Amino acid sequence: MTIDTAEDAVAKSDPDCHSRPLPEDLTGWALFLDIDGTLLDLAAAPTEVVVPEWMPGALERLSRRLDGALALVTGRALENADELFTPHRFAVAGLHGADIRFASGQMHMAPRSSFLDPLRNELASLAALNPGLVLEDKQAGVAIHYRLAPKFGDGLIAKLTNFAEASAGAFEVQLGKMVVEVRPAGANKGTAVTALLSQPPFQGRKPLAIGDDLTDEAMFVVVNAYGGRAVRVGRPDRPTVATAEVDQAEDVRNWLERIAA
Ligand SMILES: O=P(O)(O)OC[C@H]1O[C@H](O[C@H]2O[C@H](CO)[C@@H](O)[C@H](O)[C@H]2O)[C@H](O)[C@@H](O)[C@@H]1O
Ligand SMILES: [Mg+2]
Repeated sequence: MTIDTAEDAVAKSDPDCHSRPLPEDLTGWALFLDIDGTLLDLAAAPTEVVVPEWMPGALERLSRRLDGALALVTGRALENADELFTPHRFAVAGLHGADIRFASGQMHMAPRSSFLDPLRNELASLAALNPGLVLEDKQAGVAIHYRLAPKFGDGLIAKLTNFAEASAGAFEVQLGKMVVEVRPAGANKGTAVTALLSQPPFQGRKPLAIGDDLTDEAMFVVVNAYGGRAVRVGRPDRPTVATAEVDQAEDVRNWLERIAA
């Protein structure tokens, strides 16, 4: 796999991707979809997101049309991604790529380490004392959200950074939108998309990845290397290796509803 620079990827990308970032005809494509900020609008807390009623069914129809080559690639825990789109289940990379369920049903789960327990307990106590903080336990990782208590952000980032540094390379810090977490080191959304692309029904298809956040850049690098298309949502003011952009999650939803009809 060749890793392109952002400039190389943009130069090599098909011109159509700027006028029409999201393709109307998905024949031969494989779809890698981020959830928060891409399919769903951000909400005050992880449990408060709204999944439009039509969406699980539309994803299912699209997945069937792609012979199953549709994966959710999310920072959320894998089981949590399933819950959001119940009753349908798709290939999923959860916990930023650390946990994978392939289209065949085969699972690759990161080890659950007791090294995380003291941090999880400490963050749970902090969240209990400060109702603005929301703990999200992802089993092999743990996140603390400060969207409703931004004053805690810097201190939490420092605390989790120290924890990761003391883990002798076992854990990494992942920053997100008003959230900081520690997750197992080594895996990311790029390694997960590479693994999914190595197996049917993704293998041999052209990858299209859509995401909005820092964690999505790793999968953008991979889809660029495979000659696919990386679409960033929300036009944030930071560099990206995405080759196309859309304004907001609503654009992704409108496209999805239309092409899945
Ligand atoms: O990779 P994603 O599917 O985009 O997941 C990234 C994180 O999304 C969630 O947190 C974010 O969305 C919440 C709901 O809108 C919001 O309250 C929070 O502030 C955002 O950071 C999710 O809870 C995390 O586990 C994901 O890592
Ligand atoms: Mg996202």
